[in-house]
Amino acid sequence: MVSAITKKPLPPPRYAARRRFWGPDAIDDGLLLWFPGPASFTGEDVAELHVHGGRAVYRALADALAAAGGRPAEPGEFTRRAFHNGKLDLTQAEAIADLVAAETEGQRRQALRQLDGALGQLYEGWRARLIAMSARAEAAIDFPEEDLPDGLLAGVATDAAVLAGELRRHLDDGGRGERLREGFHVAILGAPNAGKSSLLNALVGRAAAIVHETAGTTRDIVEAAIDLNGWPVVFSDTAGLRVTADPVEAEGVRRAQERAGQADLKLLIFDGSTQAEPDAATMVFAGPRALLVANKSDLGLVAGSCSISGWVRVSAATGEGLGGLAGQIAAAAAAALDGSAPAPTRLRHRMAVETCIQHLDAMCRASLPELLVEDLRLAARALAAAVGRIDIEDVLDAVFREFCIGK
Ligand SMILES: Nc1nc2c(ncn2[C@@H]2O[C@H](COP(=O)(O)OP(=O)(O)OP(=O)(O)O)[C@@H](O)[C@H]2O)c(=O)[nH]1
Ligand SMILES: [K+]
Ligand SMILES: [Mg+2]
Repeated sequence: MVSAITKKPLPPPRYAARRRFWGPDAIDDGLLLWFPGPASFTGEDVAELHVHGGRAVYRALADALAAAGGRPAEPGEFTRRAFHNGKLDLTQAEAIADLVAAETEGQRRQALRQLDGALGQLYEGWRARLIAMSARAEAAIDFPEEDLPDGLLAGVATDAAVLAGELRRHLDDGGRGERLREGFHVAILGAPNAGKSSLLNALVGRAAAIVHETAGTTRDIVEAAIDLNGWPVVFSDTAGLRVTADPVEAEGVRRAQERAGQADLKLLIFDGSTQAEPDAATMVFAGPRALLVANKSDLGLVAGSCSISGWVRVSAATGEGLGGLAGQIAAAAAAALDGSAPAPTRLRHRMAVETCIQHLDAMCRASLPELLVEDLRLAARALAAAVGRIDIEDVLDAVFREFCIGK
């Protein structure tokens, strides 16, 4: 197909050669790279054409390739072929989508680790242990009752319980992997006119939310995402917390409270020029994952603010203290998101590991060796699905749908 549009033989593998590309007439002058399978990304023969990216060039080239028997690739088709040809497991294929979508250093590092196979190898290692346990349990079934080696089945049950503990620790990471993909969520909460929207705008460096001297300005939640020292942080500005007869504002307050419950970190803001601490409606959200922020320091803070430990003094208007506040938020994000052990990065991984744990728990309760072997088989199967070894067609469609064309 490629020779048909270059009218020349293929260049040596993996060397860039200058070529003229032909349709009914000359289309463009560019570079051709030839990657014969199986030593290519997809495992199949792949040619890469580097051309000038104009619309007319693309259309003429697509027509010429179609005339030679080609068709445009589906989104993620190259990665899907690489997966089918055993070049990648499913977690690595997902990592390619994550790498393309990565916006911060933390996301990039996590995606690259997963692409290197860290998560897939962890699951494969666990699966290998399950298969070894099944083999031991099967051996026990084959022994006649009286010759059963002492403790053989008990040993399998102990190993299964140890493995279930490792799986639980893998899941019990506060959703680190998913949050690194999706962002560390910080809710900005406080009384009307505390300066929440002003603070949001100052932190993200743009006028994301409307600021006004009228109390009760913000109703809908306004989200803005930034890269904070390499960590993806999503701020939510919310309606001022107060009791109100206005049904629209009341709905805003309800949404603010709901968002507070979902946040990884809460900024509890108050107007430090008139108050020594936040109102009671805001203080209900105080706790280990909340920071007290006294705003409007440019107007001078009222006496007594300092009595609250761990508070931050800022001015959204002048920028005073914002660097320190951003540093504390980044530190909280790093504490929640950083880690060296591979973490589940998708709900799909989490569900597979949960299924595996359920079968291991069932195994520990099983009385007959035959049932025990079946539970081990199902546990191993859940991990096989996680790396895409089995059961996969509809999962694959869901995974590759999120890719862009050309990947
Ligand atoms: N002097 C001074 N004024 C501020 C500061 N931050 C906010 N303001 C003013 O305070 C008023 C309210 O600010 P907003 O950011 O709208 O307050 P909010 O908390 O979002 O208010 P609601 O959305 O109504 O709950 C505006 O007039 C701001 O200009 C500050 O640091 N210093
Ligand atoms: K306001
Ligand atoms: Mg506001």
